[in-house]
Amino acid sequence: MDLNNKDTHAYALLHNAYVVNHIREFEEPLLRAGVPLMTQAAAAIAHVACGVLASRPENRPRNQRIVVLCGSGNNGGDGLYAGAILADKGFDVCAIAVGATLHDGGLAALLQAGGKLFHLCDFFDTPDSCDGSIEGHIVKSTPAEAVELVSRADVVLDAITGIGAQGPLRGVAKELVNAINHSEAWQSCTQSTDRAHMQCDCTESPRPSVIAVDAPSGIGVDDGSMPGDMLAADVTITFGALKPCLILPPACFSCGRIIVVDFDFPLHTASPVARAMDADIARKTIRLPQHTDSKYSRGVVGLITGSAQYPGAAVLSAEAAARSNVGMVRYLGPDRASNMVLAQLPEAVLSPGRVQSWIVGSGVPDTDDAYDTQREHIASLLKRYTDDAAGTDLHDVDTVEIGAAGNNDPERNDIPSSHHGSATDIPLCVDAGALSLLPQRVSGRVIITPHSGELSRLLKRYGETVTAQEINAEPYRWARRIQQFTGSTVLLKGACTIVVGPDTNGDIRTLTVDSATSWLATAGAGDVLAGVMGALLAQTEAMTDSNSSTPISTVDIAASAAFIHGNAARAAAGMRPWSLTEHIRRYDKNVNFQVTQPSTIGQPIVASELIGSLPQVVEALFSDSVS
Ligand SMILES: NC(=O)C1=CN([C@@H]2O[C@H](COP(=O)(O)OP(=O)(O)OC[C@H]3O[C@@H](n4cnc5c(N)ncnc54)[C@H](O)[C@@H]3O)[C@@H](O)[C@H]2O)[C@@H](O)CC1
Ligand SMILES: [K+]
Repeated sequence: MDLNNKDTHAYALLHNAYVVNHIREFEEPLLRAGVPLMTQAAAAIAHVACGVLASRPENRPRNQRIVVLCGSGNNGGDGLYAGAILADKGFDVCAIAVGATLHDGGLAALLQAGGKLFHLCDFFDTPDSCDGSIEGHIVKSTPAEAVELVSRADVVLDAITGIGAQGPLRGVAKELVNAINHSEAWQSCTQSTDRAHMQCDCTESPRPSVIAVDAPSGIGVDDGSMPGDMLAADVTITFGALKPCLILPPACFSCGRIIVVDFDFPLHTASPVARAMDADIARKTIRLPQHTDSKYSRGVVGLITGSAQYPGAAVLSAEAAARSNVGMVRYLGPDRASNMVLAQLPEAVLSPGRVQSWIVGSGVPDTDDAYDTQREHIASLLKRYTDDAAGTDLHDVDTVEIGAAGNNDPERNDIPSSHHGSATDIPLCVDAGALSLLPQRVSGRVIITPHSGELSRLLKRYGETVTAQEINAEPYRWARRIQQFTGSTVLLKGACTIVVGPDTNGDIRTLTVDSATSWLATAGAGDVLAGVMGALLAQTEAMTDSNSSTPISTVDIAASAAFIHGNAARAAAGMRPWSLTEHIRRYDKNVNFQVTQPSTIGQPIVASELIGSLPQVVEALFSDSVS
């Protein structure tokens, strides 16, 4: 689909996240030209705040309390002007200043509209413009009083820091946010972030609703880290463009629903640092069967998964691949695992032959402590994927090193001719136990799928000592680092999965996939993901063979597998499909930040149940019923 400029901008607005330096470059010419961005921002915040207030169960129009937490910069200015608009509408508005100064114009507007200011700083500097008419409207307060004010509010605007944040919150801001998080009102609903992440309606929370202005204060705006205290938001209203923290884990879990105010920034002039995955990308990786098809032309997946120790992984990966729209699955493994695969999936072919994708390692031990034939086969295959092995003939790999029985499939030559090339032409996914066999440098056609524990072990081989917890705190940083070390396409698993690798031009592209549900944290889920990955790799290869469609990057294919996997889990758990447009919206006068159809919270699942949902997710992608 060719997008015109307007569509490209609208797409970028909801998907692409830009670092602070780019945001500053975007806004600078507009500010120079006198465009009143702060006024526009404030009007949007006030409008969204009214919507949030109206959606709260104890709806008491015109009596509702709004507290604005204000820092000294322009983020605080946005909050103060929004507070002024709300006070003008008759709401009970007060601001709490965490610094020694405030945005002059914003404070004057708030006080003029009848709002009050409480400040926590002994040497608060009252602006000259506010002297005189404001007797009793500027009050020195204590942190305990401020927490009390916040707890009794209906809506809190978090306008402490935005894109000017430097490191973790400090001083009074840190103290106040910490005290709010430990207050009774917040402690009584500690699960609300998890519920919101499940796209379950959480507006019934007894604590005040939190609207973050531009970004929740205290998070790493450019890298999605959470270096210290911060206030989790129910809604984040952001200006001009998405900031990386809004889509990168772990910060993205504390942003709530996201509303983007369009300032007509020239987004096409800069490269986003990360993009939010959606169904449109996944849809491109699914190949519609054609009347000329044979089982070979629809894609053949080769699996070296499962082991004597973990035979179940063979079944899960093989069945997931077979259910994700391919013509055939070849399974290579020890007798017990092979028998189990055949019992569950009589369609599986156990003889070696040509394939269009390889999945290796799921359910394979990760050390050579005990001899394991799977590790030996995988090591032979992976040798062909080192940078200096390009040009190795695939035929050798199939028949000599992998297949015990030789290549005796009479129909194997039906595989399209492009796959009679070198071994490295065939995309390969290295999962679980095979990660310890990964060559030092590979091509971007090799996907690696570690979770944080596996990544910690892999990084050690490249001289980086970092724990799984440290990786979970900064997953984007470490996913990029291992991508740079290995040259591969990296899929770092998590509640929000990060995929980093070269695009079809060789430029590094990052996608974040947020479709998973926390119910997915269950044994065997990774084996199912590997199977889906194999199926997508094989069918996109088949697509490239059968028509001249634009090549799809390995990054997009890997992210699509995670997207489909997440939605299959949601379906299995009884939840409705994940939808980007529900999570991230463009601001307009009619913006509705509420869930249109509240989802159920879902139910526990086991990994094998995902497999049954895969065909329906594929069907939904074909029929455009997910977005
Ligand atoms: N991007 C845009 O086009 C627009 C930006 N606007 C607003 O302006 C904001 C940026 O304003 P600024 O550049 O003034 O920066 P901020 O207001 O985001 O942050 C600067 C203030 O925060 C304090 N601060 C920084 N790090 C801190 C920490 N770790 N702990 C405690 N205090 C800390 C600084 O001392 C300073 O007072 C945006 O986030 C947005 O809200 C809007 O007015 C509209 C237009
Ligand atoms: K903020």
